Amino acid sequence: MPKVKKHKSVLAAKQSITKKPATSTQHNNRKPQQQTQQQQSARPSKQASVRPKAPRAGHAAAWPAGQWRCASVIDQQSAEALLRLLSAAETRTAGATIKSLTLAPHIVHKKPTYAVTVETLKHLPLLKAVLAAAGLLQQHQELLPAAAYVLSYELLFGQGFRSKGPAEVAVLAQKSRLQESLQSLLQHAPRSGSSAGHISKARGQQPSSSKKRSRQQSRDDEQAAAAAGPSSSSSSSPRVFAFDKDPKRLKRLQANVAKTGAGSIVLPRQADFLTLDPTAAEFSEVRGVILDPSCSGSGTVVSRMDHLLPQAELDSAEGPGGSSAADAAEQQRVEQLAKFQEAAVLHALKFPALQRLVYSTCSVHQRENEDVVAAVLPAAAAAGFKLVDPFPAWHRRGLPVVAGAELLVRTDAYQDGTDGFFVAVFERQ
Ligand SMILES: C[S@@+](CC[C@H](N)C(=O)[O-])C[C@H]1O[C@@H](n2cnc3c(N)ncnc32)[C@H](O)[C@@H]1O
Repeated sequence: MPKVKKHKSVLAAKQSITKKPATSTQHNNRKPQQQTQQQQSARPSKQASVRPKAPRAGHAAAWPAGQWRCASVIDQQSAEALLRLLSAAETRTAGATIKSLTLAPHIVHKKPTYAVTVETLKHLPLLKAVLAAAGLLQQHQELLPAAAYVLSYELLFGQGFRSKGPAEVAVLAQKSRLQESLQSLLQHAPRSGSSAGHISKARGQQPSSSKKRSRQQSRDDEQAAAAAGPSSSSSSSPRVFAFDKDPKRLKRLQANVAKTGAGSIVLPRQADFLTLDPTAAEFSEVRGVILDPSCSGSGTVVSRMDHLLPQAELDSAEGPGGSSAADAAEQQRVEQLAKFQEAAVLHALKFPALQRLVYSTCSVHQRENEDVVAAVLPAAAAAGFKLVDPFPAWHRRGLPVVAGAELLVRTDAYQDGTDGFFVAVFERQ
């Protein structure tokens, strides 16, 4: 049975507020969990049958009338932030960012509100599935999904409820069903696959394994599952060469290979892929290459939120000069990564028996995705390769900036319930 532990980063953030009182003059002397919003809570309207529409992003946070508010200020303000974010994602409206919503002046406890909002978002696919299985939203028209997500996050992974209003009471009444659905989803979630992929992703983000992470740690974790490298098969014994130039990553790779029992097939090796000789005899039968090279990680949900970690407040305090310098540095980093990615694809095309090359990133930047494909297409075509569609049933395609964009696969972190990533497949014709 997967063990569900309380989430440490949120606990830490919540605990920190008792050491550092909030700056709001209004709430300075009260602990946040002692503040209830029941006085502001609209009581359930028994007649309500149509759920009010969420406010449009960019508008003042208006909690729809008649909808239950969360009893704790932190949960309520997190739910309001979530409402705006989900609404913005749904309508593709710009303007609402996690940063602007959770660090806004009216937010009483910015750090814990940020933490609860981010953690709820990270667990969203799982929370949606759990709530659907328990039928909670169908039972209570007064319970807005944004509030249900935050409260079920708090109940299942967070600190639970110290104050209770009608929303908490409704969620608590279904506690056992929610816990059972969670355990069942975690036990039955496939390790890979498309439609349920977000559930297995969410399992990777379970509190038991989560910790407060730096930007780099987050990327490291993101990169820990397998390795880039050519795969090979001969008629008698299929083999996968798995290369990583980083010794630490190689160790993780070896551990993962051992864990999955693939030791007889996968051959981890520390090597710089760019300096391998594709014409070496040992690679003469390499027919497939999966390239998952270093990338900006801009598609990962964690990295999309990292800029909101507390130090971001200091960064933004540096003013516009500070942030544009950071932007320029990031742009330069992406450019360097893209150059490396192009070189890696071009190098992979040199394996003499190669039939299929998969190029993937967990980036949402055009420069690392479609632009890399555009840069390598002439060489790929000259070697007899064409783009092919790896996932015809998938709806989101490459940006229309390169020939064959309709054969490229993209995912959107908010719209698709996954991290943002990109896949291109070349096949020799
Ligand atoms: C995005 S990660 C992918 C790792 C693995 N596929 C995964 O899913 O966890 C990129 C990996 O490429 C490795 N890498 C970067 N440049 C390399 C090179 N020139 N040769 C071999 N590996 C390299 C990095 O060390 C990193 O572990």
